[in-house]
Amino acid sequence: MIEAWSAADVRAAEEPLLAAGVPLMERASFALATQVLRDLRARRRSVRGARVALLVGAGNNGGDALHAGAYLARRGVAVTAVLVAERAHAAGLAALRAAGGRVEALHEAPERLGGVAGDVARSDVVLDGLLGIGARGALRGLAADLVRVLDAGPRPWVVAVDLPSGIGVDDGTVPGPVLRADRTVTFGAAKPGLLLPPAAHLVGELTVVDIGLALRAEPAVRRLEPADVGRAWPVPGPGDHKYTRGVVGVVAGTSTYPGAAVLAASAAVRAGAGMVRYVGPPAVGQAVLAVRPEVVTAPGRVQAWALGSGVPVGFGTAQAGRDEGQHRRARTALAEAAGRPGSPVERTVPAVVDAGGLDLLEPTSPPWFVLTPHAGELAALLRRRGEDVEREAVEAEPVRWARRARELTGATVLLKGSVTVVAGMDGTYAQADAPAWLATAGSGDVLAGVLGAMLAARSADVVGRPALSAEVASATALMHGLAWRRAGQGGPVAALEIAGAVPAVVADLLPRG
Ligand SMILES: NC(=O)C1=CN([C@@H]2O[C@H](COP(=O)(O)OP(=O)(O)OC[C@H]3O[C@@H](n4cnc5c(N)ncnc54)[C@H](OP(=O)(O)O)[C@@H]3O)[C@@H](O)[C@H]2O)[C@@H](O)CC1
Ligand SMILES: [K+]
Repeated sequence: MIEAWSAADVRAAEEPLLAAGVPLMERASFALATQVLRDLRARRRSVRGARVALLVGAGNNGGDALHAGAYLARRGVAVTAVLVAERAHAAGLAALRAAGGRVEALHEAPERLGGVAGDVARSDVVLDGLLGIGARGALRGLAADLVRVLDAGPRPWVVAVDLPSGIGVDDGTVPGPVLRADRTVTFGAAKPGLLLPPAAHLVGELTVVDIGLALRAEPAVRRLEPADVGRAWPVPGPGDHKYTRGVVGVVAGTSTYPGAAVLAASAAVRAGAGMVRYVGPPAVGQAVLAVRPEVVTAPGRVQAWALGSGVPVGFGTAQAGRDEGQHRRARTALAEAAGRPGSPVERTVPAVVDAGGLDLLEPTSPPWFVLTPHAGELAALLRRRGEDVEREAVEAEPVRWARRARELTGATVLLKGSVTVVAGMDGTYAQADAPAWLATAGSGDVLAGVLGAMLAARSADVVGRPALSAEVASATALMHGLAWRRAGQGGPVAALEIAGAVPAVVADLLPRG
């Protein structure tokens, strides 16, 4: 798992060490230089004579870049520091000069911007040390101009120092120009903005360097890695049977959209549900059975619901494909799963609420409901609860709006995207496992089915400890991305094939022995 702490938490952890004279910047810059040497070796035969440009802002982030540059210069690298602010880290600057590095004071001759940017672009590696955790708002002034010019030209290999300069450190926003990095070397701990969209797309490969910080606060954002999913995946024991492994009730599809039912039910079967019950129009049930004869269409108890995929609701106008019967079934399932008065207590179970199901929610839901909107659906759900927000605003600040939807609905919110954000009761997860290829029709139905199976297997745990919903949802997002990778080998994949790849991915991930 990668855990990220806010800028304030990182500073609080640094303080006592700095007061005790622990050389944090030396540790950080040495690790940075070592990584740059590795990158140089991988990209050209010899380190000697390689060209490295440092983009240096006014603060300690620039200090890290300058100290790393001094180290590289002593290894025979031709290092040029480009200063964009009146101030620059004095000790770092002295160290670079002493090591034979060159200094280009761009702030003293801003008219040279074009020429300097051209030189920077021809470097083997560029270190972005313009801004770190001291960033406030969008990159300003000459730093912003330089990044704009570099962005428009040919791209050198960019290593971001601590973080790509100008991203929202704690919220992952991109308020202005940011130089996209091929690698980010971050110090002490990851920062939330490195994991959260849209900034996460500018980070490249993330390397977290341990500089000895003891972070005591809860992480602000977490990202699960494949090994975490392997440990969390429900594995049946000798005493298990189909009911203890979890029955998933699928309320999906209509006669206009039968495919969603086939996909969600197939995914639940392939993810290892003890049993899958399909609840819906008989003709759609037949379509499901034709693909997955394991599915049962008789009514009965379930340990989790996956509902809403391919069940259009819509407001105001007569929506094509409306099916009042499916609405009623989904509403009944939602009421029972939430434990509404009058429902049998044993029917209080987790639920995945997808697509049209989002329109059928009561004003508040329990945290063991996982809503799975994409940005447009989340905006619509928020608007129905009084927020003035469009899809574009959700895309610009996904974590803010996912958290807001969690507050307003009470449910766990999984906001789908190429980085999926999960806002849960005890924290936020960000999974970057879904390539753009995954944004195909039906891919979300598969996610709902897999998540239904996961929640059914851990039904009592999730209702008893609802904070678990977010972790289970994140593990499912990761699994979904891995299944795509497996099925598509890097190319396009049909949604049903993603479901088909789940068993092999699970087998790979389970701990051996
Ligand atoms: N503490 C340590 O020992 C360690 C720290 N470490 C390193 O230090 C980094 C944090 O350093 P930092 O606190 O000096 O802040 P940093 O991000 O470099 O810049 C602040 C400067 O930028 C300016 N500025 C602000 N916003 C701006 C904008 N939008 N556009 C343009 N300028 C803007 C701001 O100016 P002001 O707004 O105050 O006028 C101020 O001058 C951290 O990320 C890590 O790399 C590691 O070495 C580990 C040990
Ligand atoms: K930086």
